[in-house]
Parts: sequence; C-alpha cells; structure tokens
Amino acid sequence: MNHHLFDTAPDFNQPIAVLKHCHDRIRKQLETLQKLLGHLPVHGADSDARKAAQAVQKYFNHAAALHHEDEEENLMPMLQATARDADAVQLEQIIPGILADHQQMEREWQQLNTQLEQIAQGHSAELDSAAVQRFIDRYTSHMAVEETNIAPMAKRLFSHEQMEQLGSAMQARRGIKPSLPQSQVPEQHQVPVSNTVANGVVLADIRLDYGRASLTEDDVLADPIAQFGKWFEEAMHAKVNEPNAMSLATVDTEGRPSSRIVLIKQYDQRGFTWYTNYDSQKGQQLRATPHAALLFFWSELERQVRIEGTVTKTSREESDKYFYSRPVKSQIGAIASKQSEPIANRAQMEANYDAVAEASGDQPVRPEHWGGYRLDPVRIEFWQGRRSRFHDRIVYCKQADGSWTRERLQP
Ligand SMILES: Cc1cc2nc3c(=O)[nH]c(=O)nc-3n(C[C@H](O)[C@H](O)[C@H](O)COP(=O)(O)O)c2cc1C
Ligand SMILES: Cc1ncc(COP(=O)(O)O)c(C=O)c1O
Repeated sequence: MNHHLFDTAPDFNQPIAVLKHCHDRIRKQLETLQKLLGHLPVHGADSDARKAAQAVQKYFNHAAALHHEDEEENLMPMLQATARDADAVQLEQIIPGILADHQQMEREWQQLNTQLEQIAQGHSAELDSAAVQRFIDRYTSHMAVEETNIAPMAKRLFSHEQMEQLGSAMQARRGIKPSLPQSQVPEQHQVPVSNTVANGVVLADIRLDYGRASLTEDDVLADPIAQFGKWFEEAMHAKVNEPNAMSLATVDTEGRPSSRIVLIKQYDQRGFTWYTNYDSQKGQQLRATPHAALLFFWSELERQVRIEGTVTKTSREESDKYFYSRPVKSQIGAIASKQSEPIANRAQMEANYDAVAEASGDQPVRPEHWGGYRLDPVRIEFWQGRRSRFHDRIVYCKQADGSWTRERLQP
C-alpha cells in the first residue's frame, strides 16, 4: 500500500491539480465539522473541540476565499475566453450556478463562523447541526460539479501557456514569487516593475493561445480576392461580431500614421470600398497621400487580414447609389456633420442636424464631400493564429503584369 507521509500539495505549474488539492482539503475540514457535531454534546467545548473549531475557521476564513477567487477571477474567465461551441454553451449553463453557490456558501459560512468562534474560545458548545449539514451538502455537490465539468474542460482546452498563466495568477494571489531562480533572471530584468492590473488580472498575463485552425499553401486560393471572399463568408457564417468593420490606416504629409474603424461596403477585383467624408482627417490625408492599409481582425476565428494599396474615390454614380441606399436619418447626419472638425457641444450638433432635416425634408441630397473610397490592393496577407505564437501567414503581392505571387512569412 502506498502511504504518503505528508500531505504534499502539487506544484503551481499544475494549477488544476492545485485546485483539486484545495477541494480535498475542504473535504477534510467538512469531515472535521461533521465530527465536531458529534463531539460537542458529549465533551462540550473541550480542548479537542476548540482546536477543531480553530482549524476549520482558519481554513474557511483564508484558504477557501483564495480558492474561490482563483476560480472567479482566473479559471472561469480564462475558460470563457477559450471555450467555443458546445463547451461555451455548457459554461453558460454552469457558471451562474457556481457563482451563486460561492455567495451562498459565504453567507452560510459567516453564520457557522460566529458559532465556531464561541466554541474556539471555549465559551459555548452550540453548533447548529442543520446549518452544518446544509453547508456540507452544498460544498460537496458544488465541488462535484466543478470536478466533473470545469476541471476536465480546463485540462482539455488550456494550452501549456494558459496553464502557466493560471498557475502564476494563483501563486501571485498567495504572495508566492514565481519559481524562476533570481540567478536566471537577466540582470536588466531584476528591477522591480509595477504591473498594470485590470479587473484583478495582470495585463501582461492576458494571453490567449490560438489553435482552432491552420492555413497552408494548399488551403489558399490562387486569387487573393477570392481567398478574402472565402474568409469573409466564413466570418459571416461564424457570426463574428461586425465582420465588416476594418481598421483604415492613413498617413499625414510627414508620414505620421493614424487609424480608425470604417465599414467595408463592397469588395471585388477592383478593390475594397468604404464610404466617408472626403474633408475628414482621413479624407485630407488620402488627398495628400493616397496610400492606405486596411486590417480585419476576426477574433472568433483567430484570423487577421492585412491589405495595403492605393486609394481612389468611387465614381459619383457609385457614391450616389450608396448614399441614397442609407437610412434617411443617416443621410441627414452625413450632411450635418463636418466630420473631424471640433464643435462646441452636443446641442450644437443636434441643432445642425435639425436645420439640415428641416431644409432637406425626406429627400436629402448627397453632398460632394461625402462618398466612397476604393483601395486597389498590392499586398494582402492572411494570418491564422496557431499554438504558442507559431502562426501561419500567407502573403500575396501584386506584380507589374497584374498577377499575384504568394509566399509564407514567419510568424
Ligand atoms: C464600427 C465602426 C464603424 C465605423 N464606420 C465608419 C464608416 O464607414 N465611415 C466613416 O466615415 N466613419 C466610420 N466610423 C467612425 C470612424 O471610426 C471615425 O471616427 C471617423 O470616420 C472620423 O475619422 P477621421 O477623423 O480619422 O477622418 C466607424 C466607427 C466604428 C467604431
Ligand atoms: C460616421 C460614420 N459614417 C458612416 C458609417 C457607415 O455606416 P452605414 O453602414 O450606415 O453607411 C459609420 C458607421 O459607424 C459612421 O460612424
């Protein structure tokens, strides 16, 4: 028979095992509580009872709270960010119950804690057995749900890096320094740096590992516009949030870049089209330097597409066609807004809108300074996220004769 002399905790590089170890310790404390119920009527708050009460208090007042924080602030948000499809649905069903349990267990614990405090001090031998039983039952079924559903899912979905991220967050919560010996930390990194923390998470530790798909030379189509169309269809099919939103980067006359989101309205062999105000900041920049870069990031598919090229205005007919297809209120808004120019306040903007609405009725006229731009691409890169930042990148470059070359880039 294999006896363990000591109750050895697993290392934080196996965070799921650490969480399971916490459960085992909780089970021990629950057993003690159960025994205490039988002990008190016979022996009163004797020295054994006082010690048992103190041990249970110590555990649930400190370690259990940290354990719940591990789950609420790290494990579950990381799982929610990683899980897809059936796993995501399962999490949506389970997580609200887990969070509600944590709150209920905390309330039930506070009630027991008051009684245990009296016992620990030898002042009382009263322990509400119904309350103890409720607490034990709730914890027992709660841990079973986590061990049956959450832990196996985390083990299946988390990459090595995510396990490390979870383990270090749990270590940090307990004030334990990472295990890398100081001698191995390069000298320039030994200065103390303060972390940026958002919602309890160290910003520098936020890290998703990608692994949904791959992109090989054989996967991509010969024509990059057709390849873009394929990925755009897939983004639509996957119900990516605003798949038509793209970043548009332009430069000023000194080469200083600026970027903003615009909506793509058309793509074909001529290029990629969006609509805006020609006098806006981007309009002025494109007038002086008609080169731009577009970027799509389809996070749900772990994909980005980078497109670079030369920009021209769409024909007046095309701009008319799109302008008049927009809701009338958006047409009025486009007329009323001197896009990118400062204005005193919202009230002034509303007044300008009302004045345009009054003047144009239900038939606004497209102003000359509002219309489309089309970017004629010379370079299009398709990027598919892969495990451990070892991504796939295939780039197409347009040749003088209009044909496209294709090559793989390193991640
Ligand atoms: C999702 C989204 C879509 C947008 N679409 C457009 C658009 O199609 N055309 C546009 O002019 N501005 C659009 N905007 C507003 C631009 O991001 C930007 O604020 C505006 O065009 C002014 O940019 P500029 O001052 O650099 O010219 C959009 C913003 C967001 C967040
Ligand atoms: C200022 C501005 N212009 C144009 C658009 C494109 O909108 P629509 O799809 O209504 O043409 C947007 C979209 O957010 C916008 O913010």
